[in-house]
Amino acid sequence: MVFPIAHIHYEDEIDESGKVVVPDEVLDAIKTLIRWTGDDPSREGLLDTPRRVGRAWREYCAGYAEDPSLHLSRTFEEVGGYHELVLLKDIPFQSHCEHHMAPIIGKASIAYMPTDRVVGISKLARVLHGFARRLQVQERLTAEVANCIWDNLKPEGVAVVIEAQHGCMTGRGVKVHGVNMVTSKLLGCFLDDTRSRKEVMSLMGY
Ligand SMILES: Nc1nc2c(ncn2[C@@H]2O[C@H](COP(=O)(O)OP(=O)(O)OP(=O)(O)O)[C@@H](O)[C@H]2O)c(=O)[nH]1
Ligand SMILES: [Zn+2]
Repeated sequence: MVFPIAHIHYEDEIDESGKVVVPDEVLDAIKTLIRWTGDDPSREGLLDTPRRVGRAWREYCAGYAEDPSLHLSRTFEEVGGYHELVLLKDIPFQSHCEHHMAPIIGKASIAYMPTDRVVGISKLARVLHGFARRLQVQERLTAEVANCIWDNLKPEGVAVVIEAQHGCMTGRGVKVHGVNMVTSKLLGCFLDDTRSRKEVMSLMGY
């Protein structure tokens, strides 16, 4: 399978059970990491772990194999004269931070003010997941989702607010629990017009 994507090109081999074949160099790297943590990669319980971890990371980072803007290519013009904002609220997502490769778990609210066409609402969540399934910082994730909608739907406004907890702050390092990082990216009318901004923020619950 060849994935044409923005950043890299890679090819996965698929085994007879339909699973991705994890290359030897990846298996070796994960074995080395297990050894470095203090365990023995040759003990029975860990024998298949490098393969599972390799496949898991293929899934966590599946966003590199897609161009999220393609989800926005199909639009509908029949909206019965609806020209108000559309909001998809509290979409759960998982990502991984690019500094520690630790999980980022949170929710995103994505709104846009359509001009003459709307997109299937599930596509906003697909765009979010396409960018989230990469190594990220929350600020860039927020901006990438907003810019993608802005560039492809050419709406009057876009607002993206992301609230997430970072595993690298809870499970290690400073070890503070229950802290949410909140980021927002506002474009067009949500940036320029106070009334629109207040409306979207209030509908999002902020
Ligand atoms: N701005 C921002 N910072 C992040 C994000 N994810 C993780 N970080 C932070 O990235 C920083 C990396 O700091 P470094 O000093 O290079 O790494 P470190 O020694 O592991 O830092 P500590 O986490 O403080 O132990 C940490 O402060 C993390 O909390 C993110 O999405 N956005
Ligand atoms: Zn981190």
